[in-house]
Amino acid sequence: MNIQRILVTGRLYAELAALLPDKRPDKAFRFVAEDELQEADFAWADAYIGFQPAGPFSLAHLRWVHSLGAGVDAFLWKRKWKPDVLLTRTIGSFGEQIAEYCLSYLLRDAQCHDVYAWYQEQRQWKPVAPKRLSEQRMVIYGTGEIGRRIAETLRLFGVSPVGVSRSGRDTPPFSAVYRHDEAGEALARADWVIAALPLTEETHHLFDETFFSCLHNAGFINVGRGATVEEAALVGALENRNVRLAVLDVFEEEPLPPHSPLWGHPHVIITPHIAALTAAEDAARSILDTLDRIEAGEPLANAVDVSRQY
Ligand SMILES: O=CC(=O)O
Repeated sequence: MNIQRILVTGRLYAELAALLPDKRPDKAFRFVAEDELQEADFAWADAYIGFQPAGPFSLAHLRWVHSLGAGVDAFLWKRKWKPDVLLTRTIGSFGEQIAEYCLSYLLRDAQCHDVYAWYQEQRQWKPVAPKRLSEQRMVIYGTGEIGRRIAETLRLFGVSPVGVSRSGRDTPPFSAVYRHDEAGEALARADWVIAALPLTEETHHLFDETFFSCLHNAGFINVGRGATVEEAALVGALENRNVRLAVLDVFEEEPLPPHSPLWGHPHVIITPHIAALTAAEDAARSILDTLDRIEAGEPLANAVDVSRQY
């Protein structure tokens, strides 16, 4: 495939302007802020790099589109995609970042940080035994690169994580992998469920009332996509203690609207979609590697299967 004119936008466009042209002086680049993009930029380009499509501009005439994020729902969810436009995504340190994010909240809970912060304020000396991670049962939804990295990290702490995937195929380092419809028993025993799923037709509102009713006082972490969760069902599950604590980095509507009941809930921790951020250096490496492989006709580990939507 012949790529000559590459249009780059999104929050990293200025940093990428300092990283890409020197490495590929044979290509023409345009770096444009998203709100300054014009029809003429799209007419000029044969490739587009950004976090999402921009405004009303069509991507259907391009040869290659590269997502600066790991998730590609911004390009595919409820949108038509022309199958002959190659869609790739950034491969970077997302798994490592998300694993650290999850670990930080798992340890905060196990080591009773919030309890001790409260006792300290009260000047109270009250021992409460920390829990051991190795004694907790953890279920991870999503056995791709990110889910596996979370599982590998938890294994270092003696956890035997169970995975849930579309196929239910055994995948190291999970001690077992189930399909969603087979996961009931694992969910009933789970101390934590970690959701690391892309948004697709199949995962939209997968975490609904039926799902939450399988849990018994479990923690729930969502680092995938907000629309995999039916938020009203989660609020109900927090009320009746199917879920004792929810750690949420992603939401159906972002930014989370001020009137959302999640903001003020005493058993919800909210972060603003920061569990994994694309760094400019990671993005540049992934773009250059993908471009080299496209030109050499080599297999692409980061090509999106548009029919599966991830
Ligand atoms: O959510 C973040 C990403 O898709 O990279």
